Amino acid sequence: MPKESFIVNRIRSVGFAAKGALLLIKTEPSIKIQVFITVVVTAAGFYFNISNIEWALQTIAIAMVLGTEGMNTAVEKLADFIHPEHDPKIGFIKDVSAGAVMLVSIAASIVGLIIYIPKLL
Ligand SMILES: Nc1ncnc2c1ncn2[C@@H]1O[C@H](COP(=O)(O)OP(=O)(O)OP(=O)(O)O)[C@@H](O)[C@H]1O
Repeated sequence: MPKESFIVNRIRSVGFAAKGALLLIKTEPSIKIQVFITVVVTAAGFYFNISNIEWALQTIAIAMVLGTEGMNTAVEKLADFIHPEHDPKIGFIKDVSAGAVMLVSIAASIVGLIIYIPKLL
């Protein structure tokens, strides 16, 4: 495969991914809340002048929440598309997917508490 077409394909894929991220933020209420929290904690990071390590941990925590929420949304949409009828197996799949978001969100909240509680006391 010529080098140019590889690069063009990669750029096109990045475009599709950016479109997907935008669609996610525009259409999903739960990710809108998570994006709002992202803005708040980013502002808090500047306000409290957190360290490089704290920025890194906060960034990973945010990415984990937004990333798993995106995957959860994709799983829900796929499940609704391939099996619109009520089915316990679909319920299980959706619950496990939502559970993954919850686990990551708990971990991210703990990271936030570890960073900011000492700064607030
Ligand atoms: N087709 C189905 N069959 C069985 N149970 C379902 C089905 N669709 C939804 N459920 C149950 O309802 C719950 C909510 O499903 P839904 O697709 O509305 O997700 P949601 O968490 O409300 O979505 P969002 O994250 O967008 O708010 C699922 O976790 C599952 O327990």
